[in-house]
Amino acid sequence: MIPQLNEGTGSLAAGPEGRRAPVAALSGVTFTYRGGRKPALRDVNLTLNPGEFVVILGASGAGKSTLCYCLNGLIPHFLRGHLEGDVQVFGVSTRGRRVNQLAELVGLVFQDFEAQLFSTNVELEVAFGPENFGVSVEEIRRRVAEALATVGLTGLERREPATLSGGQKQRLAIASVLSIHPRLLVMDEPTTDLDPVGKEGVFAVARDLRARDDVTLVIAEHEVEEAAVADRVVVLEDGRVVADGPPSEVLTRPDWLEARGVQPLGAAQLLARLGEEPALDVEEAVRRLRAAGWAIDPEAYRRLVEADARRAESYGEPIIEVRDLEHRYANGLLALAGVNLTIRSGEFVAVVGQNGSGKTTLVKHMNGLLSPTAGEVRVAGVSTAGQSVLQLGRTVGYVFQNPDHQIFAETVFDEVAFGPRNHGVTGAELRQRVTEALEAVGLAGREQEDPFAMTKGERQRVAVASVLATRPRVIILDEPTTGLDYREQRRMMDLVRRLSEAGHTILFVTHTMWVVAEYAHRTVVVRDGRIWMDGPTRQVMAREPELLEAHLRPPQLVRISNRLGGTLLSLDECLAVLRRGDSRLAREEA
Ligand SMILES: Nc1ncnc2c1ncn2[C@@H]1O[C@H](COP(=O)(O)OP(=O)(O)OP(=O)(O)O)[C@@H](O)[C@H]1O
Ligand SMILES: Nc1ncnc2c1ncn2[C@@H]1O[C@H](COP(=O)(O)OP(=O)(O)OP(=O)(O)O)[C@@H](O)[C@H]1O
Repeated sequence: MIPQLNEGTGSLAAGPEGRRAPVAALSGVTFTYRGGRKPALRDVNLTLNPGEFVVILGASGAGKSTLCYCLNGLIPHFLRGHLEGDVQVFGVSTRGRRVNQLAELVGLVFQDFEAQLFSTNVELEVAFGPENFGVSVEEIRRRVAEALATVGLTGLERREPATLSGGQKQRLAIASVLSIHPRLLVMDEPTTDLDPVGKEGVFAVARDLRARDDVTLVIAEHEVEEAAVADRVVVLEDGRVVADGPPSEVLTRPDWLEARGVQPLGAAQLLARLGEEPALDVEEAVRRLRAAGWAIDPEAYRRLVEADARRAESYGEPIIEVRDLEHRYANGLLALAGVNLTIRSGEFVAVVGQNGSGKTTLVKHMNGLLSPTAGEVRVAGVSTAGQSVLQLGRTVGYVFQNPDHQIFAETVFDEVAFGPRNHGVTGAELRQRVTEALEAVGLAGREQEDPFAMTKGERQRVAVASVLATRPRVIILDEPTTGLDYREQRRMMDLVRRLSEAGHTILFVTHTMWVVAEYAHRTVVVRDGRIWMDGPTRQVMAREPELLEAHLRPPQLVRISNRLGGTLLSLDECLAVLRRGDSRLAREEA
């Protein structure tokens, strides 16, 4: 059976296959984009063996996408620049092959998957590739059904891609490449918008393809927990390969990875800090900790729980009240039903849930982007019915999932000034607000730059600044860390935390569970258009089986602590609460 994106499997992969001719070989590859100031890849030597599963890690701009483009021939055929060295794919230099010849052998799921989708319905999108390569109608039908089942989109065949949720679109992009049955499958950050179980599922699908069809896989990623199942992990830094080895070698160096802008693996990081031998997975980490006598100090843990309770008492009056909310889209789909939720002033809330569960639909009701088809939403005591987005915008600021859906002005200043100008703010007051907002997001002095020439992380911060400039009491962020690397994710969330501390009420939608654990005070889980769980983050993260039913999984550190009998949400909490007792006693207890 093919595993599906919704079913992660936990076992480790077997080793690479031996000595057959390599699937791809880069030798001495240096590539500089036309107009680029420095090479995007520098002297890269890399061999991919048949059936191997390789994960590429690296900070934003390290060269991951460029490497992917070298494998499918976009470089040198479409993306112009200077290529030195040679890229051989299935024994032939990519210089000597046409891109459409390569396209049948090498499938690429683009990082910007929305740009990849162009058909009028889901089925046609997935059929397009095989149709292009002259596959028989019957076989196409079979492949479409298989690819949609693999990514969990069965039943949505006739849906227009534009009406899919973010994660559903990403699943569709993956399916439309799977249906080509490529021999080398390259996925450039394919899990950014997937729910946690879906992320794990991509890696399970990858492993299965390799085992079943001897497909070779390359996945460029920012998320490190899943990478542990690969055969090899390659780390890029500033265009160079700085590590290439099995996960047990590369992922067990947390500080080294962090210094390269890569997220350290939770289990490895915790054990390293405690002076224990590193581990890659939760079970191994728990065994090591127990054997060495580490346990949760009940007194220190009680203090954490008490601090949670004190914080919960400090919130102000209800600022968003959702009552019996229902939303039915024009195509008849019931996306929300019977949703009740109260957010108090000063809260810091994460909204999580499976792809398509209704998170974006829910938060779009809070600033009037969507109107209830039944029920009511009140903001600061007043029903949203009859209020315009502009009116609501004074109280509720909304940062879109994709900053490029929001940004339109030619300079950072005009972008950030747009909101307050709309509310009639001008002159010195306007300049003051823009300066203040840019200072808050760390972009002071960049007023005259073109936002579209900035990095994704910077554009994301411009988008936040443009919301801040209207000084809303509530800030809603739809997946604020998507597509950002580890350092940028931290910088963004530290900014959001500062906004929370400055008194803004924060509500953010996310799939990144370590971000939820470390930052959110309260976690709301949406499942099938309803609220499935809702409570202080520590309490929600303790309930792993129920989270799993909603396709969610706490990050490694939380799962490790849950097994030790308490729920710890960050490395700092672990270091503050874990104590080394008598290891003999601890072993007996275990
Ligand atoms: N079309 C282009 N023209 C000029 N420079 C480019 C182009 N595309 C990428 N670059 C530059 O090449 C370098 C490598 O970029 P690349 O997109 O390969 O990195 P990445 O590791 O995939 O980053 P991310 O995680 O942000 O996707 C960066 O310095 C980037 O600014
Ligand atoms: N414009 C639309 N027309 C019809 N159906 C829609 C539309 N937008 C969303 N949907 C459907 O409504 C449901 C909820 O979508 P929503 O975008 O709220 O999910 P989500 O939880 O935010 O998902 P994701 O995690 O993938 O971003 C999904 O089944 C989606 O396909």
